[in-house]
Amino acid sequence: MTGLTQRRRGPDEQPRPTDAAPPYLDLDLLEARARTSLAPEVFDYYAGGAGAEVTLAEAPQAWRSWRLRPRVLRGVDRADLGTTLLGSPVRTPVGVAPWAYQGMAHPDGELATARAAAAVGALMTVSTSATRSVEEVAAAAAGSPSWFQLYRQHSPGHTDDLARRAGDAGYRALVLTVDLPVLGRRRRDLRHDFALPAGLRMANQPGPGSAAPEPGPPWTTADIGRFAELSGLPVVVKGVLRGDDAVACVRAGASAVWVSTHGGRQADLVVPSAHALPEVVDAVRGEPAPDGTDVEVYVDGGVRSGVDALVALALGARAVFLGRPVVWGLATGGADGVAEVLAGVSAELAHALLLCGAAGPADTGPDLLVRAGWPPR
Ligand SMILES: Cc1cc2nc3c(=O)[nH]c(=O)nc-3n(C[C@H](O)[C@H](O)[C@H](O)COP(=O)(O)O)c2cc1C
Ligand SMILES: CCCCCCC(=O)C(=O)O
Repeated sequence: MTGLTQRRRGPDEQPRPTDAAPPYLDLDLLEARARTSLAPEVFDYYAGGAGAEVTLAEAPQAWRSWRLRPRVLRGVDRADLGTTLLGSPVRTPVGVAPWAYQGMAHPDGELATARAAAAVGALMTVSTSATRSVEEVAAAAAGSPSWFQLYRQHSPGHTDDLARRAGDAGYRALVLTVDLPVLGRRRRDLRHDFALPAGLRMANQPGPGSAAPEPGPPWTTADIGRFAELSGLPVVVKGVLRGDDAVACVRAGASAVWVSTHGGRQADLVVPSAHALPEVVDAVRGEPAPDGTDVEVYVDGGVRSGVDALVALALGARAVFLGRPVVWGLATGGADGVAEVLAGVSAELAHALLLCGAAGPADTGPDLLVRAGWPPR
């Protein structure tokens, strides 16, 4: 126990970094602690969004624009979170979204996150912009299913090389992030003139690896099949917010699509993931993945509790991924902190499933939901 799970606060009490003791996961408190322990420019890089941060602020609210319709008298007294993601078994559908520069949050960086995800039985997605190499993080995951997220590199040859290395290192899928044709305008980073601190480098970047180089030629849907072939891995396309794009990705060879606004860090004023998800799920229904199975849809953005995760599953997501909650876990408690966040949100999800008369992720569906009426919309 790292002390990340905390006593309940009174309604008007602000989280204090010094608060202590169990028994529930308090993500606001974790964030408050991270704010005090990290350098301001590092905290702002992790916490911030693009533009006026409208998308960042709306993401958690959007999950709350749904209301649950619990089922009763269904004889359900146990919820099992186990599922498969692209055929790999996991113990929870709550996974780790790719996030960059984890060495700024903790000296063990991505290695700590990989160990924690493996311990919890959660899937981790490793960023291209990691401070540890493709192979080092795979070794830390020790065979637990992990995916590698690919960014377009300055040299197309280097991008291809990363895709091949991911396949060779034992990752189970390649995640192409497609919502970063250019970097979002992140005012906090511009204000701080943010740069990777001395002593850290992007381990998958050739050369000093301290600054992201200009990316090479833009990707098109034709690259999906090419990367699947190069890596020998199923491809997941991350950063899709429209049904037509989702269908185009699947027809070009994607096995799954990942609904995401990049944590509000790219285009601002975009539709929240919680509202884009139903359109994407509807669009890919009946579209087969390359291996003939159903296309899987994942989602991230503003998921802050097990109830948020339940809403996502009921809307058709096969898995939900966490970004900043994992950042705060790593920054405040290293591998134990990440494990407590993943286990805490998963425990909340199991509890919410039981309260709704559902025995597991596959026992959810749109019948559990109604759009909130009256003031919450
Ligand atoms: C600090 C930070 C770094 C990120 N780096 C990456 C990255 O390297 N690759 C990527 O595909 N997405 C990246 N993302 C986006 C996340 O994968 C994810 O989409 C987002 O954080 C989910 O929203 P949440 O933080 O509200 O949970 C990053 C997000 C954050 C907060
Ligand atoms: C040129 C790619 C830099 C991206 C840095 C990591 C990231 O995705 C983020 O949101 O920050």
